[in-house]
Amino acid sequence: MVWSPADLIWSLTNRAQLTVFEAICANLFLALIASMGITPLYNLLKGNQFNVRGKHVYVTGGSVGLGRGVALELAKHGAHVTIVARKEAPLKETVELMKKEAAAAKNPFEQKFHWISADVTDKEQAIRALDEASVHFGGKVPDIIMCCAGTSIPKLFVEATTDEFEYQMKLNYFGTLYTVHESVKRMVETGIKGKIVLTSSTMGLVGFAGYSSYAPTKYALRGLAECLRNEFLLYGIGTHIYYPGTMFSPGYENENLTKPLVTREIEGSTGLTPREAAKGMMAGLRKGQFTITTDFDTNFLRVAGKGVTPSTNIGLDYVLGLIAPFGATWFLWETNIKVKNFGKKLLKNDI
Ligand SMILES: NC(=O)C1=CN([C@@H]2O[C@H](COP(=O)(O)OP(=O)(O)OC[C@H]3O[C@@H](n4cnc5c(N)ncnc54)[C@H](OP(=O)(O)O)[C@@H]3O)[C@@H](O)[C@H]2O)C=CC1
Ligand SMILES: CCCCCCCCCCCCCCCC(=O)[C@@H](N)CO
Repeated sequence: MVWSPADLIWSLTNRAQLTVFEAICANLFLALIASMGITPLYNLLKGNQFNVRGKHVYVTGGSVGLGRGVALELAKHGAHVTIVARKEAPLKETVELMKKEAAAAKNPFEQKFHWISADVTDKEQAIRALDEASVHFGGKVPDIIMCCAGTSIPKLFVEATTDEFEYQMKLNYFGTLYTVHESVKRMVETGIKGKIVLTSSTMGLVGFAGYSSYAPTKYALRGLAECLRNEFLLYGIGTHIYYPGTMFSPGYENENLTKPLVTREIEGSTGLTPREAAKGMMAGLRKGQFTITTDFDTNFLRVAGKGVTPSTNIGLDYVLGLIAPFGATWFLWETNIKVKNFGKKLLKNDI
């Protein structure tokens, strides 16, 4: 008797009937495979969950690196964009690039591109920048806030100063917080169902030698994003967090000046261009993902450290979750060995 999908498939092959045990296993297996289709199917039905066309998007750190990549993607897809950073020259340059991007995309309406010079670690300046951005939109707060400004000063713990710890927390965490806090207050006051996007890092999911002053700032953003995702359901505001791996940006060039050799060895040298990363980030946002990753390792770490967060793909997250502990153990061992070997070389004064 055919009583389940697995029996049906099996009966088509004209073999002997499945035993009950075989049928249970085969059906579970089929259910697992089918579950991998649930999220893609849901996303297909939902369509684009991050439509930026005609929206005003505010990008901190939008002058170079990831932020510039994001700004250009936004320009291409029909958004009005305000970018914020400190140095004027790269800001102006990015505005010109956005104009070119929009012209090439032939969007059938005029897009507004503005730049604002402000230091987001300064509360007053962060608020002033939001005010200035709103001026061109009848005083309305931007619809979408994307926080990309951040920095990393990799060093061995004992070689880093506590000022460096404080500075990175001030920029990566509080620099994000000031902007998000002020803009969400305004969204709530004016009933805007906006979106908030934070930028963490692979180092917001794993920690190893050289990143003790940086990884905690990115873990802090994870904590913030998890609370806000839940709380902002109150207002219909969406919260998302991107965990990029290495991006070959000006910031990356700069951090390599202080990066200990062992840190370089552990993190390897593969990465994406900021534009590629921005494209991947936008793709995740369109699918409505809460946690966005754009490389294999970080996706693995996302699953290994999933905690209590929404799935990116229900079935696939489950299967990857079964393998992840093995990958994590392997990485742990390999990293321990790298650090111990580095220690031996240090003792012999080889480096
Ligand atoms: N590059 C990488 O490998 C990775 C980076 N990340 C994260 O991604 C984000 C972007 O990185 P990346 O593109 O490399 O960064 P870059 O250093 O290349 O660019 C940083 C941007 O932030 C701006 N910025 C820096 N400080 C301030 C400030 N105080 N106020 C306002 N704007 C500021 C910079 O402009 P200005 O200096 O003129 O102010 C610039 O526009 C960061 O949060 C970073 O931590 C995560 C994983 C990997
Ligand atoms: C489940 C187990 C899988 C383990 C794989 C782990 C791989 C770790 C690679 C680390 C790459 C670091 C990139 C981010 C660096 C960064 O944020 C700075 N460059 C800041 O600018």
